Amino acid sequence: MAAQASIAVGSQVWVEDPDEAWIDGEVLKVNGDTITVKCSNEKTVTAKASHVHAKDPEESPCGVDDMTKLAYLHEPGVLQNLKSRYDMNEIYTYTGSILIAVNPFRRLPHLYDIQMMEQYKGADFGELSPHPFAVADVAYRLMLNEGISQSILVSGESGAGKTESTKMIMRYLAYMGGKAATEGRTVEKQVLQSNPVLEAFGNAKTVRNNNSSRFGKFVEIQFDQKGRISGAAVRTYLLERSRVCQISESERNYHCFYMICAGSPEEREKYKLGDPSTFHYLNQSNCYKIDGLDESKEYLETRKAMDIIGISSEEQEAIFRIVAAILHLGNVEFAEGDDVDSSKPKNEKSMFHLRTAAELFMCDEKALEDSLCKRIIVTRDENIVKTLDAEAAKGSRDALAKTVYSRLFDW
Ligand SMILES: Nc1ncnc2c1ncn2[C@@H]1O[C@H](COP(=O)(O)OP(=O)(O)OP(=O)(O)O)[C@@H](O)[C@H]1O
Repeated sequence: MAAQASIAVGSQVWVEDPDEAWIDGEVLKVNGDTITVKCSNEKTVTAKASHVHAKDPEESPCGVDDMTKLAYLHEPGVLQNLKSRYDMNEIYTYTGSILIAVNPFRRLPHLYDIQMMEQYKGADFGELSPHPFAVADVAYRLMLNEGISQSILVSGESGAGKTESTKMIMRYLAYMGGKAATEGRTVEKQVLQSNPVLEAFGNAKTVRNNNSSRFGKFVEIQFDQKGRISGAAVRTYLLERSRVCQISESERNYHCFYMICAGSPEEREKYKLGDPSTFHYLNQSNCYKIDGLDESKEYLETRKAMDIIGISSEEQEAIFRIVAAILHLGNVEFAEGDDVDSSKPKNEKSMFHLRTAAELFMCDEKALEDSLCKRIIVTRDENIVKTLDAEAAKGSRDALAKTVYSRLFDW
């Protein structure tokens, strides 16, 4: 890292600003530990010397493609460089071998097409503009040349673009490790099609991101000696279970719930589904639609992706039956039962949803009701059945929904 330059009267500096984060200016006065700066917005501020950073007077307005080339590698310098590049539609910047991506929040298809992949194929790192394909290419070549497994870590806050960047990296690796069209492209297709399936069940709209992954994942792609994809495994971690039963304002539950409500009329009939607003697990936030997203199309795409990754139609049927069952389960409400501290389904409507959930789970209706309204305490000598009040039964219902959904996701 370049050394911090000494700051004297007349120096160009960056100083903290409540609106802009950092603003540039010229030093008017240095008084021991305090520095007075005339900012470019005409304001004069006095700040502690430790909060004032030197600005490179010769910095290029276009920024640099690798931050290690910056004269001063401090926060305002890094942010200014990223901003200058972003203003020129350059969303990627290196810091040595690390790639920094700034979310463009708009589609940039020309950045990721086949011609682009061809350009990065075998190009020296740093020779071309910073790009996830370059990072993927280095990893691919190192794996081939050194015979050692390679890892690419993608991190960032929610909405930063991790999922999109990961998809680009996977696309490049699938392209490089793909077989000739005549040999069939099953494995690489399966690798890529795992994304829409995982997103349908593990992604949801949040305040920050319409397609937020609510789980962590480790994607492993295996290659043979010739660098061809031979297999893949996706491990998922820590799905946000609470979302199944509870959603905050402006957020949604997992996409698959809305997809199934937008299925064909026959399917909706089969699963006894209606509008998402009629389900407790979906209607807590008053947010049902995502701009530009056609749920029925997404549903068909997900089914297609499931076909490609080898989930049979019977298995798909079972998966969506469970998704629908969870929606019905959430609509079962409880009232005080006949005994003290006991409960029962509240009314005919709750009975209908309980019955439908049991049919879809393919279990006995009474057994399902008992599992919600009673608790079995196992002691050394006997099993004691304890009835639950309406509030506790509601808790059991939500716990069951969360457990079933997370087991389904892990499957
Ligand atoms: N390179 C990109 N090109 C175009 N749009 C992008 C790009 N990266 C991100 N986006 C947009 O930003 C949205 C959020 O990105 P993404 O889902 O990848 O974030 P994330 O870091 O994975 O967030 P989370 O942690 O919430 O899952 C995407 O749905 C997409 O609309």
